[in-house]
Amino acid sequence: MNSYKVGILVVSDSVSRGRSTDQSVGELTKLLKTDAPDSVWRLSTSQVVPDEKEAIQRVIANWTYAEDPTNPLDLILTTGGTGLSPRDVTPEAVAPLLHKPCPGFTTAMLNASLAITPMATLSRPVSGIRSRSLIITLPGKPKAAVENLNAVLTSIPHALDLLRGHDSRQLHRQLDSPAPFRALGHTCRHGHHHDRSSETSNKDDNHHDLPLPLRPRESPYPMIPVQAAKQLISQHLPQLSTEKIPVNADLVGRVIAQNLTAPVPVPAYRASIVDGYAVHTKDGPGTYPLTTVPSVAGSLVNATPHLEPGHIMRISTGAPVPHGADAVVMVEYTSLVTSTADHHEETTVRIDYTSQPGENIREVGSDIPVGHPVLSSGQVISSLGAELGLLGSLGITQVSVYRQPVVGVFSTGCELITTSADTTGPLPPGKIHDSNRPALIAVLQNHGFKVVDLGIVSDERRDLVQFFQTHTQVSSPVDVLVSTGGVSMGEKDLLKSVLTDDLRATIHFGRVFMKPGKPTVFSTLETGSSADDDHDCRRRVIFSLPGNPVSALVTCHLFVIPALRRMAHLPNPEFPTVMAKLQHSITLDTRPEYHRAIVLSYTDHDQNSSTPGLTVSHPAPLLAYSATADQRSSRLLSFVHCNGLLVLPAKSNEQAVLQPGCDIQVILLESLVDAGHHFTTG
Ligand SMILES: Nc1nc2c(c(=O)[nH]1)N[C@H]1C(S)=C(S)[C@@H](COP(=O)(O)OP(=O)(O)OC[C@H]3O[C@@H](n4cnc5c(N)ncnc54)[C@H](O)[C@@H]3O)O[C@H]1N2
Ligand code: MOO
Ligand SMILES: [Mg+2]
Repeated sequence: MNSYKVGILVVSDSVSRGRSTDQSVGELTKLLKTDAPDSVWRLSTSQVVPDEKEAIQRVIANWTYAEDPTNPLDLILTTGGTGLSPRDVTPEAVAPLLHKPCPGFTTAMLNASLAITPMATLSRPVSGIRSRSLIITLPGKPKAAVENLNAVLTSIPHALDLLRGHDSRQLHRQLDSPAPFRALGHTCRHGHHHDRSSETSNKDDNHHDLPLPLRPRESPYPMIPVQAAKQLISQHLPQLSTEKIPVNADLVGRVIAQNLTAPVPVPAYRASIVDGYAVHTKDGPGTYPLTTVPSVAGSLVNATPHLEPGHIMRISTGAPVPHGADAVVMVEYTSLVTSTADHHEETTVRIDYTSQPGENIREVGSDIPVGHPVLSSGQVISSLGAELGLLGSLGITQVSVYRQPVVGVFSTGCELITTSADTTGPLPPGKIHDSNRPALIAVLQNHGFKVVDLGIVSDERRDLVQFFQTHTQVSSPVDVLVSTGGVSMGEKDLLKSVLTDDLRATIHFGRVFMKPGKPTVFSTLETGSSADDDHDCRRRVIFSLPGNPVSALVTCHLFVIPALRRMAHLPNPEFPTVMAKLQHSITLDTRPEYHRAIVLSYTDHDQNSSTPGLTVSHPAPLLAYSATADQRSSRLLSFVHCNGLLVLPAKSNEQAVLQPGCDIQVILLESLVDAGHHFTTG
């Protein structure tokens, strides 16, 4: 039997503050018989939020970007906040989240309510689909909520079946990307979809056709949590191919894409570990004549010599041990007995040491036997040299590695000028130096990525479209485009509209619930056609970061660098997080904040320590200092000398200020040692 997962969101100031108890969840689950074994309805989750738009949107965004997108909630019911009082904002919160409004449910509920009471005219329900969930807003009063749900209950299973099952491929194709953000295109061989059939439905969203006074005054993009944004990025990154490259210094930092086994043994011959004399252990200590030819590493031209019993052979470290010999005695444990008349050669030597068979001999393959695994797919070639040395010792001259993403960085904005030696002197009025592009290029290059400087593009639609078309052609080498500016609500903030309306890219998110970085946009664009071979069918990744310089840098670290590391198959794509003790109070923002900070280890802070960063012998807490009080997104001074971002929660009724001494999570962007030198506490 089909079953449907239900989530109920209670929107109520009084229930959320504990001034009253919710009854609607109980009444609705009674109607749905969610506990009955023969019922199709299962209550998966329920939550209470105050009558606040962002709180409502946060829960719904979370529920519809569930961890497992293949197993979403089928039905989301909200109760409350649909009336006319100033605090009633549920329809305003839910409507922008809907990818497909379903006014039929709304009409059916209103008709049923109006048949009971004319007061139903005061209710403002909305209904529709977001991703794979049907969302219906019910009134707050339990009785009215039950009446409304009853009015539409019989048609919901059919709607859900259509949504999830019948012709589900087509449905999912349409719903993967919300209507206003949907891409148009084709299906590549490797399954990327971008459906041209939905072309007409995108027309409504061509806001740039609207005269300016009629442009939307609210962003249609929900503010999704940072973790949901990261999940969407990971979900939509393309797989990069592999390539064979020579074994040399350029291999450092690359990720091996094959399992390598030793093609030859190391050592390839029995080699001496010491400088001394090859012996037969059975001969024991005593005085022995030397064979005339010593074994010196690298000097053997022909076959390995043979050592007769009762003889010894001088041998150097790394030289082949003669056949017959089964140990090497170090020169220190021997003494000269006789030499040639000219004193140039030893003729007899006394062995003062009892050797064990095998002593001081590296047998063939004793370091690395043939066929032994040496490097496996996913391992990184480090700068320590060990992996390069290993490959060299095995005579391996080229290896298969994952291709690294090529990143194109550009700035957008008519106010920007490129700073160079020729642009010294006062700036023309209204112009500013483009600081984002050089800063981002430096950051990305220092993380080991190949970066192409794509310059500045104006805020004009025509220029933006032409620029994107050039750099997303199948033949363009750029895998990832990173821009700054033009993503907020200004009349010249055209990036999102250019991406969807002109390029037919798919915007996976258009705002994030964070500070700084709220207007960050992540989209992908498919190029090539299904008729082309796989190589020509490429998915381009586009990060459109906010223009404010600190927002651009913070979002580059939080979103772009982990994504590039993922594409390059590098391990640990995310920056590490640590816990630290906050050293002063911080007032929380209404958005979760990534607060620029300096994190020091105990010894960095210890004025008597001459060696900052040394680990102390007892576990000491890390100390976290806000970089500056003023952390405005335009103020780069707030990021200077920082090595971490404090992960601050949004302000809530319970907590508005973090107190000194509290434990706080920090994303470490730089090593602990690098920050301390420029920072004086107090
Ligand atoms: N009505 C609203 N206005 C704004 C909102 C909002 O939600 N509603 N969000 C604010 C937030 S938060 C941010 S962040 C910014 C993002 O702005 P944009 O991405 O649209 O960027 P621009 O408008 O092009 O520029 C913003 C700011 O940054 C300077 N800038 C831009 N590019 C560079 C560069 N390459 N180098 C140095 N400085 C740059 C630009 O001159 C502006 O001062 O929007 C808020 N507004
Ligand atoms: O989100 Mo914006 O990046 O705070 O200034
Ligand atoms: Mg703007």
